[in-house]
Amino acid sequence: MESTRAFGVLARLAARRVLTADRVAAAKWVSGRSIDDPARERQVLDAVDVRARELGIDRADARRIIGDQIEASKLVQRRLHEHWRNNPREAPTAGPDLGRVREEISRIDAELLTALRRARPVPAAAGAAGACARTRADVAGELLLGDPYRQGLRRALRGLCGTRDPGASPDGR
Ligand SMILES: O=C(O)C(=O)C[C@]1(C(=O)O)C=C[C@@H](O)C=C1
Repeated sequence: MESTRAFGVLARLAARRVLTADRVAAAKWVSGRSIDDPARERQVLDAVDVRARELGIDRADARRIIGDQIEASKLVQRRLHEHWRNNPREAPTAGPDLGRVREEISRIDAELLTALRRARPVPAAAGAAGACARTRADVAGELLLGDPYRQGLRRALRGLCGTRDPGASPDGR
């Protein structure tokens, strides 16, 4: 697969995962659960280990890439909670079932790792910052991503792009 196209597949999956963050944030807002859930993160990363072994891809790479997705989700969730704290009338009053959203996240993670195997060695190839930024902008445009999802996507693709974006703050803004 041509490398830019393969990177596009990865970027679209990352965007789909970022877009689940509003439902996760709503479920947590309504239930009062904290955004950080280390036990769930361990579960997600354990599943990554299993899947990486099955696919024959590097476990550390896989963990790093999915770790980026987790950080991106938290970035978006924090932004949404901050917005809802400042604008209580816009805050959700009913949240979706977190378990269902997690099932969707797990499916996307599995797809991401499969795409990662197909795309290799794309992360390095696409690491050319310009190509990465173009694909990211294309995907954000296609999916009509506004803030904070755009920042989330940027954070999600940090490792895949093989760069730290110049000018990005530590949390990916
Ligand atoms: O499942 C959750 O509770 C989420 O918030 C999602 C997620 C993830 O991206 O997988 C992100 C943050 C949590 O610490 C655990 C997992």
